[in-house]
Order: sequence, then C-alpha cells, then structure tokens
Amino acid sequence: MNRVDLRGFLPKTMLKNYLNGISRPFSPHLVRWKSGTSSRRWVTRQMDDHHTKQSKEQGFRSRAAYKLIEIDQKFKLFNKNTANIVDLGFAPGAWTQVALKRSQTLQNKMNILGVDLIDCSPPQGASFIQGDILSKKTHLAIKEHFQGGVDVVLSDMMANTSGIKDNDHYASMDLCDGVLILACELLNQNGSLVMKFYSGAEDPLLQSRLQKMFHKVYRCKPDACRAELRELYFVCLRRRLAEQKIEDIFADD
Ligand SMILES: C[S@@+](CC[C@H](N)C(=O)[O-])C[C@H]1O[C@@H](n2cnc3c(N)ncnc32)[C@H](O)[C@@H]1O
Repeated sequence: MNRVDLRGFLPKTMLKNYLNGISRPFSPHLVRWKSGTSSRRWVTRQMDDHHTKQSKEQGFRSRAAYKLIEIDQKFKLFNKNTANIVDLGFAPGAWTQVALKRSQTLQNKMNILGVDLIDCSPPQGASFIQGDILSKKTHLAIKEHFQGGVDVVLSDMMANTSGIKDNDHYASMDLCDGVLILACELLNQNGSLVMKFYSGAEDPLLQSRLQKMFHKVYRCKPDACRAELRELYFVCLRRRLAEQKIEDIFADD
C-alpha cells in the first residue's frame, strides 16, 4: 500500500485510537537509526559547525538553540504573558534553555516542561517527562503537570532520518499529528505553536489544519538550519478558540 492510499487514513486511525484511549506504539512510518557512514559523517560535520562551536562557548546544550532564538526574535514568541511552555523533543535541552533565558529577561516566571523519548535531565528551573508524543499516556502526564492550559507549544521533534525522503517526511507528519492533538487540547486561546516538520507531499494538508487553529501561520527556515536538510518550521501565532475539537481540525481529508 502506498502513501496515497493512506492519505487521510492514518490521522483518522490515530485520532480514533487516541479518542479510544489506545496508544499507537509504533508508527508504520517511523524508521530505526542505523549506525554507519551517514552517522559518522554527521558527527564530523557537527564538530566543524560554526553554531556547534558557538553553542559550546555560550553554554547551550546544542546548536538547536539558535533556531529558536531566531524564531523568537522574528515572531516575538515569548512575552510578558507567557507562563506555561511545553517543549516536545526536548533533549538535550537547548530550546528549554532559551525559554529559561527569556523568562529571566522578561522577568516573568515560566513553567517549562520538556518531553522526550530519551531520558535527559532538565536545566535548573525546568521539568522533564520521558515519553512518546504518539502515546496517550504521555499526553495525560503533560496535562497533569500543567493542570490547565499552556501558552506556547514547542516541537523540535524528528524521528531518526533514513535518507529516504518520503519515509522521513511521513514519519515527521505522524509526529506533527501527535503535536496537533496535544495542542488542540492544551493550548490557550491566543497561544502559539512552533513545530518542526520534514517537508514533502503532505505539507499543504498540515498547513490547512494549522490555519483552522491559528490566525497566523508562517512557514520558515531559520538561518541556523542546515541548508541541505528539508527541515522547516511552522510558526503559528494566536490560536483561535481554545474550545475547537480535534475532530474538526482533522475533518479535512
Ligand atoms: C533535534 S532533537 C531536539 C533538540 C532540542 N530542541 C534541543 O534544543 O536540544 C529531536 C528530539 O526529538 C525526540 N523525539 C523524536 N520522536 C519523539 C517522540 N515520538 N516523542 C518524543 N520525543 C521524540 C528525539 O528523541 C530527539 O531528542
């Protein structure tokens, strides 16, 4: 079965499972990491990279920090009213560090929760939950942590890439569906979402869903992203009504 047959099927299955309390343990599109030349190439490139060196000097846990700094400068993501933030795909924690710094400069206390598949200790002033965003159990743990809505949902999640562009794209779309479901249930009115995606055929579908949820939806590639990757971000500002139902957002395909 190719992806064309699955269009509209996968999100609905995920939604149905989610609403029935079933966690999807393993996406059909997720691919396992294989160690080999591509991983060695990644390590070498990482060591040479300008942002990697800069992140070490400035005490950030990874070069990803500069992507969020850029997005915040351009879109004014964090402000005096930002109180609750969830950072999905937290590890090693640079985005949470950036949010903590903004909390200091804005002088408002933020409740920042990092979530990741892999265990990783949070920087001082933040919290962490180990979990899979495709699992309902993780969604419940996040909701329990906040006991109310959040103002900003961040997602820098990416499944391990296979080098097969379609597979990487669909694995990314599955993660984005998980983020959308969480954002739909948790994000306050006028709240914001920043979400990484690996570009491909389903970008317009994702964008149209986001446009149902937010007044402003921008597609952007921060300069700190590597040029050769099809990695992009949706920056979504000012959530429409917080009462929107997940079914309405997905009722498109
Ligand atoms: C590019 S890294 C994030 C870097 C991070 N933003 C930072 O600033 O340090 C992507 C992360 O997404 C996580 N991830 C991938 N799939 C996930 C899933 N299904 N649920 C939770 N986290 C996931 C990976 O474990 C990985 O740590």
